[in-house]
Amino acid sequence: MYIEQLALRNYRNYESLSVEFENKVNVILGENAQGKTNVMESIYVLAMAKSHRTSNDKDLIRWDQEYAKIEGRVQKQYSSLPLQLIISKKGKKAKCNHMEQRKLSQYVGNMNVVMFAPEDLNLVKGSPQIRRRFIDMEIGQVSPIYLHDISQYQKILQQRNHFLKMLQIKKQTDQTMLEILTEQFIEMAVKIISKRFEFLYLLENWAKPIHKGISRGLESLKIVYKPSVDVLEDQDLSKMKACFEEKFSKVRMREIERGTTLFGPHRDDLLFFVNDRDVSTFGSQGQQRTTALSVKLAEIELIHSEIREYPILLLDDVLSELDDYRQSHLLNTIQGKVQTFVTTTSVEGIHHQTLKEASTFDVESGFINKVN
Ligand SMILES: Nc1ncnc2c1ncn2[C@@H]1O[C@H](COP(=O)(O)OP(=O)(O)OP(=O)(O)O)[C@@H](O)[C@H]1O
Repeated sequence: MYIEQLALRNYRNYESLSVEFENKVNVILGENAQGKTNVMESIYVLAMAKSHRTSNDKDLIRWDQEYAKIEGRVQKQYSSLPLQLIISKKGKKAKCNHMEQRKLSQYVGNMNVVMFAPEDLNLVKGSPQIRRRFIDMEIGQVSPIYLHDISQYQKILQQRNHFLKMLQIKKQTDQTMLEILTEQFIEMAVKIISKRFEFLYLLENWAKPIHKGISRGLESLKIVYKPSVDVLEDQDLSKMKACFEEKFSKVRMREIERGTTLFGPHRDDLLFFVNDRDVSTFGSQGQQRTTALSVKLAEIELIHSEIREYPILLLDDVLSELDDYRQSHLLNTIQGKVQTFVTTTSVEGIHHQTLKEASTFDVESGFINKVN
């Protein structure tokens, strides 16, 4: 798939923008702080209904304005899909094919993107929260039901935490409600964990050979899900539930004392191993970067295998950071099949051949001009 038209209104430093793109490499060139990342972000937000760099949607609205609007037309193999997202101080409204979508979880997935930005190194060495967000966003792109499950899970988690707080401060003494909430919680938790296991299994299968290729055959990558309750990948849901029930009955007093839910998918993590060592602790900068890149390239293939369309690739400020070998590897992977956006302040670090075949756009103070 590819985005052929993008229009912005009051989006960050863009008052009004309308631009057309082709299904190839599009280089977005400009000095610092001109609006390169903002364009990439707007494409990402149009796809995911969320920014990759802020959780505060109000930041996306141009200063002193009431709302921001992103519109795009996505070309797929058999259809052309108009998408629209309006972000106001009250919330977000999405339209797909001119029809308002009641739930954002239904809207996400109409357009698929993979973003690779400098902060993606945090995927390897940052906090578990970043990795959980990554898994959830990526599964959500290909499975809308998962996004729905996650939001249900968050609601039950909040209710359970609230009730544990009430027991903690002794505003409540009857624990019947805790039992009901725990049962509902476990039901959602095991669904989420088994989907995460399944996703990471597929992701690892794609990422392993890619990583081996980038590291010239020297490194072997492993991705391991680390649940906070000892459930196993090959267990069926009823066995997982039994593990949770046992755990929660053991830690009940501790949870009441702390007034919070101590175990579940909101406390899980995933680890990346290179040659059997945890890359976050023992990996060099280069190995961490290769791991993040392999995972991103694997995502492209995984999305393609699930939906039979290649996603759009957004490379924000990273291409010129990759050494020649890694850059060639990346470009060979996407060559001719993935619409790619590349931001850079200078074309110097980018392969000559890539530039020759790409469209180039100049960005200056919230205006974009096609150069070639
Ligand atoms: N909500 C907003 N309203 C208006 N302008 C904004 C808003 N948010 C950010 N900006 C402006 O957008 C500009 C930054 O744009 P962006 O992050 O896209 O820069 P960039 O071209 O990618 O730069 P760099 O090369 O440094 O990464 C800044 O001038 C910033 O002040």
